Amino acid sequence: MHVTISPSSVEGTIRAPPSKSYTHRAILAAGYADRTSVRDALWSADTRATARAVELFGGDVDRRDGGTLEIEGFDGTPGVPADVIDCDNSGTTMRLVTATAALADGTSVLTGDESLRSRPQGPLLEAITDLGAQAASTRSNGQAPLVVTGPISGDAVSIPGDVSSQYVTALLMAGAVTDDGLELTLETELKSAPYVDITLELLEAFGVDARRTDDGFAVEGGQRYGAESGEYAVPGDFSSISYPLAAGAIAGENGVRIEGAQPSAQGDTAIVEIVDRMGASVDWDRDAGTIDVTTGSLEGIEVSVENTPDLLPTIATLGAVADGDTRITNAEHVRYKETDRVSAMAEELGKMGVETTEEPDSLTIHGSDSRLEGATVEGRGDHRIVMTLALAGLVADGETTITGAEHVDVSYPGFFDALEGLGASLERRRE
Ligand SMILES: O=C(O)C1=C[C@@H](OP(=O)(O)O)[C@@H](O)[C@H](O)C1
Ligand SMILES: C=C(OP(=O)(O)O)C(=O)O
Repeated sequence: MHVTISPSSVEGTIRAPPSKSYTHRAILAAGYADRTSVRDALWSADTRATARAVELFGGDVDRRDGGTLEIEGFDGTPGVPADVIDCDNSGTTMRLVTATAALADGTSVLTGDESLRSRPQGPLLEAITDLGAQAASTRSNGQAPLVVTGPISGDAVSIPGDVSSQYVTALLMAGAVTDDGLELTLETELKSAPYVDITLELLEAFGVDARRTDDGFAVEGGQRYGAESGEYAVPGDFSSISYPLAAGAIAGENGVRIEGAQPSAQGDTAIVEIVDRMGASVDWDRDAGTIDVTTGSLEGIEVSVENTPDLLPTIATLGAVADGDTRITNAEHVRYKETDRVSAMAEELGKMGVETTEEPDSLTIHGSDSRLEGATVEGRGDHRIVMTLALAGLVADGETTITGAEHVDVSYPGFFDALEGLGASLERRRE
């Protein structure tokens, strides 16, 4: 699908979609448990991939009206999947499920789409091998397809922290149901650290004890997963909230209100402060879970995305609209996502007349008072690139067409409906 956006202002109220990160973990935790109702779950291409994996391990995921998932788990012992596990476009699914596969007494095969088959899995495969199971890339390049034969038996392992925090999440979630538990030692500093906080918060809600140690994390073995009263509710997604928030900051003269924005462990809540620092008017009522944002005259800032990699595309577009330089630092791990998002933003914003300077671990956007130029830009098969380029289209001169816009289904299936609901003028066309 191509989407063409015409310059528009936005106003009104929208509801945040549920968190993708919490939903993935809740579906898998419910898989490790007996029975759980996961309320307000995100049902998107990525979370469906995790649900399919839980079913292949012997669980059952039944979606009811109103967004509740009724999940029957495999109760701590995953069966050997009867088919290849297709993780589609979802890095979270592949990492979390690879560790689950390492618990099964047999062989699992995992694959995904072209983008996912180019992302790094090597450190997780090595950790699983060190724990006494077999885990390999079919092409011996640390990328999927992956073949994993469990079960793991060890109780201590070390892993780098600067490629993906999802390796840590995966091993903690699986480690809780091993006999001996796991001690994880980090070989490097941890990037994307708040995502492990999300994991610890979720594990606690499922009655599983895991903790930080001086040099990493630890989880006791022999634990049982079970949410209180068999229910778990997913909070709103701040990575997704970043798009309507940024839309309000650049094109919301009459204000945009976002509901469903309750505080949680998400590092991406940082977007509220970032938009505020750049000069928009923002008010987050944490008790009510509402954020009100109104356009201001935006100025460039320096911001590290060490803990918030998924915000880079949104900040890049804000920087393109702001006056002066916006320097996004500590961004090397943002190159290992659905696409290399540092280069993707430099190149696609470049098509709209924006000057940028790219370095291995940073992106500087040279914003200016002049408007962006409407252009045809590529979504690169990456939901976040599509969504942020749509925001740029709101304030460009002339029309902006984004190719591959259907990829929003990965994390925010209702994105274009939401943007239209706020008054954006857009047209969808089949390719
Ligand atoms: O655990 C998670 O839910 C995620 C962790 C982050 O990845 P990395 O830890 O690989 O940076 C983030 O980019 C991704 O969108 C979701
Ligand atoms: C990188 C992302 O997700 P994943 O790693 O699960 O593919 C994302 O949602 O931006």
